[in-house]
Amino acid sequence: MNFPSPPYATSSPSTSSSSSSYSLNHASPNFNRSMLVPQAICTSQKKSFCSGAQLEASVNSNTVKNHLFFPQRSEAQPLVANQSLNKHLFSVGALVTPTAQDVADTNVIGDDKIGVLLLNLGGPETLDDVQPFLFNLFADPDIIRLPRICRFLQKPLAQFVSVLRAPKSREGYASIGGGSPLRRITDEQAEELKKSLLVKNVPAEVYVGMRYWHPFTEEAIEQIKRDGVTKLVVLPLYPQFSISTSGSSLRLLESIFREDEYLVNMQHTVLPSWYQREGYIKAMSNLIEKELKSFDCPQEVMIFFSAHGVPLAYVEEAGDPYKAEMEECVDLIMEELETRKITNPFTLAYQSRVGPVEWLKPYTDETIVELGKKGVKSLLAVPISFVSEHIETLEEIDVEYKELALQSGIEKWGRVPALGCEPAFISDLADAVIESLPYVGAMAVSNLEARQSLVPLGSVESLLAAYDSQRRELPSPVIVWEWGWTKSAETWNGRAAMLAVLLLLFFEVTTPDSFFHQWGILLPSSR
Ligand SMILES: C=CC1=C(C)c2cc3[nH]c(cc4nc(cc5[nH]c(cc1n2)c(C)c5CCC(=O)O)C(CCC(=O)O)=C4C)c(C)c3C=C
Ligand SMILES: [Fe+2]
Repeated sequence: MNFPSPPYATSSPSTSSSSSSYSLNHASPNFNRSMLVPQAICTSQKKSFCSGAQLEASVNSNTVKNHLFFPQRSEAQPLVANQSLNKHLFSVGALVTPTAQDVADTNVIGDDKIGVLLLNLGGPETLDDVQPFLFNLFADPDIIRLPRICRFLQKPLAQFVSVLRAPKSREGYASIGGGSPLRRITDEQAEELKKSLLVKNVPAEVYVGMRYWHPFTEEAIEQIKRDGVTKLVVLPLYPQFSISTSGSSLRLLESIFREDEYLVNMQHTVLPSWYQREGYIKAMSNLIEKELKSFDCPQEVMIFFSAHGVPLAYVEEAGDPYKAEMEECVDLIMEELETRKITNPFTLAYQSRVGPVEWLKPYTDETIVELGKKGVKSLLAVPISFVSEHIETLEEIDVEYKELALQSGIEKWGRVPALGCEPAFISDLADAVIESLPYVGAMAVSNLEARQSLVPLGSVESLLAAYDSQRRELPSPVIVWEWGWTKSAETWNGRAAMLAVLLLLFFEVTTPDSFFHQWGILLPSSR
């Protein structure tokens, strides 16, 4: 079989998750949390305490937050604490973040050649691409998280799982036209972003770097170097951060940067998540408002946010902020709708689970059935974790979930389109890029530690010197072993058993004298 050279072939071994430092945050030893405490903490649970001013602050200061705080959790710090800290940073940022207009009016650009790198997942363009695409996906240690001592199994396991998954996946892609629309849509978004930046007086080249299919991130980086970009803004096209999406792409990027003298010296900055930006929230609200009008009784429609799930362990063990960011995002959209006198009931559920482990709940399919039982008659599905149409909107939501809803007693079904190239959304992305420019710095400016992080130190340092030493590592997927009948031991026993079964299956399928072959369950290979 002919695989495209997977991204792993060209990147350093440090794509492995636990070894690479992953911090975007540098907190100093004299970091004083109290000075950052805001008037009120605006969490998704405490929606009613969120004043307009605070919301403004959190929205406008996104850039600063991103430079200072990569929302991850260490064992010692519960996620809740991080969330609060996150909010504190918003407030500080609100005092200093210039608007896109301010930035465009100043001479931040000068003689620089500005580049924007859009990071995305990538998708198979033909049905023949499906299995090698899945191989790249499952070979990512941020997608299948093996204990470090089992890392040598990553690629054989990826091969096995991708072969197993390919028929189902291929069927899905066949039903949406024979391939993923992701490359086309992301290219269009890049083109529109470039135009929008130009209109705002910021000439820039926009590049697309996919994680699991063409154009691979490595290809984009080569082009960036050829073009002589001097300032780069890295923008993952996922509104909310997850270890499995933006995290994985940034980890790869970091390993590429660290190995390359040109890149180490190139000024750059990263916007790891931007779900709380006013422009994004308004653009999503516009789409929902418009789609609600297509129902006979718009006010009775259940607004059903459906996000791509992640395994529960990502959130509960590794501290992935994905769930918290998702919930906050939904709350912000509902608050915006409320200002437009739209007060529909709403709910959030998680779709697209893969494999035998527990994923974030509630699951979309189960929730749809429950809503049907409760007598909900009209439902508007809102894909919330991704900004382009893709297999999970076009097939899973539009076909599978719609059918399930109608079978469950829901009579009226609607679906909000993905943002794609919505002008308000693209314009806000352009603003996000422009607002980040004053904070662009070089990895190599400061010291060895700076080289290990995607955080631009120079400009951030002067803003909030308070945060310049503590490094937050992306939590290792290896949870420390605990003896006894503990939750961790149970998890790892389960994983070990699963691994053993998978390996057994792998050898059964690949060995001609195996049990399955002897009993005629598998046909003998042509060898
Ligand atoms: C925020 C978005 C996404 C998260 C989080 C995410 C996590 C995640 N995904 C898988 C497994 C698969 N994902 C697949 C396709 C796919 N995933 C996303 C987004 C997120 N994934 C998108 C946009 C797409 C579709 C791309 C396209 O071609 O249109 C697939 C392949 C399709 C299929 O077979 O269902 C798999 C497999 C895991 C395991 C995971 C978290 C660990
Ligand atoms: Fe996925």
